Amino acid sequence: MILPVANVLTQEEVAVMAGRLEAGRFQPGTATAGWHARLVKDNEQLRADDPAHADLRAQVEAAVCRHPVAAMATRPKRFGPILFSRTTGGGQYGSHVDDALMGGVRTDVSFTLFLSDPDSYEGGELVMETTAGEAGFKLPAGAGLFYPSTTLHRVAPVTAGCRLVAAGWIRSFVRDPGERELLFDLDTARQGIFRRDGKTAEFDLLSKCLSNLVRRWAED
Ligand SMILES: O=C(O)CCC(=O)C(=O)O
Ligand SMILES: [Fe+2]
Repeated sequence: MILPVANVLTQEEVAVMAGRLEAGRFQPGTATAGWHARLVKDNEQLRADDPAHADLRAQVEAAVCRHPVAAMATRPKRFGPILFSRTTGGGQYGSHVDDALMGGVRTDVSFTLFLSDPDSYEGGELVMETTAGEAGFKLPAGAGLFYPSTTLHRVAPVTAGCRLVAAGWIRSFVRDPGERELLFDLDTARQGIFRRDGKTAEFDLLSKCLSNLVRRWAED
């Protein structure tokens, strides 16, 4: 499931983050890419030892966990690295797959939180390369794209302006993307039934199925 989610960060949070990134110290993005991704990575990242980094990281993690749709789609157990990337002047990130382990954390879900107004830069789509074809995403500031870390993807060249994002990785309680999607669909349907009819016997049965599937599939 490749899932765009609106308003993971509030506009206020985006503005504060962008301000802190503007004052931050950046380094070439090649420092944090695996050996093959490094060949195609042309952007910059906030240095992990920048005073703002720990705070910004905590804010991103909290935002993903508190957002009902993002949390339901990803079921975070632990976060891997969170990178704050800046791409300008034709920079891009060519086709790659993310490392399976990052900072000792298995990567099940990759995500990008968009921090720049899409009208403020040209290009810079995050392109998913699937067997069904390609899909490019350039989401409003504050929105996130969540996708299985098993997916080939790239960032198109930024031909004008500046693209700021937070890119992160999640180890999920549910490793398999198909199982995560099934739980997401079931929970979405269950909540719809609750909103329409209240806590009916059907709602209780769907809740039982959901809980028991999580028990089957979750690694705690
Ligand atoms: O900048 C993005 O949207 C994605 C970055 C990415 O693919 C990565 O850091 O591995
Ligand atoms: Fe990536």
